Amino acid sequence: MINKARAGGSPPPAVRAEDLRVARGGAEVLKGLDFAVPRGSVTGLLGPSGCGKTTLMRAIVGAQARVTGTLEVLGLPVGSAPLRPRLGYVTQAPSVYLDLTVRQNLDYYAAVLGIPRADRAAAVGAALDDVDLETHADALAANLSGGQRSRVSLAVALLGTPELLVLDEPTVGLDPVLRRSLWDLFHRLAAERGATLLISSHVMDEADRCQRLILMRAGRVLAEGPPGELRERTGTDTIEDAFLHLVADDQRREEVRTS
Ligand SMILES: Nc1ncnc2c1ncn2[C@@H]1O[C@H](COP(=O)(O)OP(=O)(O)OP(=O)(O)O)[C@@H](O)[C@H]1O
Repeated sequence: MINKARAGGSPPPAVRAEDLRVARGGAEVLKGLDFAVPRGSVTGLLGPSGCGKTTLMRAIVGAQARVTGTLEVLGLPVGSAPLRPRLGYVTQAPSVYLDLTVRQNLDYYAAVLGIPRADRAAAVGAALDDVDLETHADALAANLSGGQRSRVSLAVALLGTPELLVLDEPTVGLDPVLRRSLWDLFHRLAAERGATLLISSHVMDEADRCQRLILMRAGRVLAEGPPGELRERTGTDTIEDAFLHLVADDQRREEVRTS
């Protein structure tokens, strides 16, 4: 219905949330989120450890229980079966088989994704090239560094050429050169393939690499928008200062609410 209503118009956002709530372990950890992630954007999900970034990402890919409110992904209700091949999700813990080589890992996942045998070598080669791991293609995953294993997980997510890539802290522990090359890759995927990337980080200095930001704190969205607009709105020079400004505002509002 949603798609029909928009026929001829712009496609629905990659993600749309309204009053999104999630309970975990008896507590509400996402407390009524409203936001949208535009298609083809590189959107950063920033906030301190424990604010709910991973929970939100798990909800978006349909891996989180006890989600209430509205959550649409690529115009469909979250968790719909047709969404599966259209999403890529890279968790913080790399999911690779340590007793297989990098290439064998990718071959295996390519088969699971249903990529025809004749196309697999090319798909694997392209994914290796994307993450700059061709020189390690025949190394055992067990012998890779943590950052290299994370890149294998990212390559797995790229095999299916997903429309929405959800990446949980993909640059943690990487050296500045690799971080730069991964951010370049993220922007290429958005610009050349029209993919949408939602990328979490608790490092505020990555904010300016994103076209848009969703700033989170304690299970709520403090603000969303392009980094420049958020700095301007708060009269600050950096996203870290903008964040602190928004936190102070939020605390003042909370005090008024509870007084
Ligand atoms: N399995 C679980 N059971 C109960 N509560 C959980 C569980 N996993 C996470 N939480 C709680 O949910 C809240 C949000 O956690 P989440 O992992 O989403 O945060 P995060 O922002 O991704 O943190 P980080 O940056 O450290 O990964 C935290 O308060 C955490 O303690």
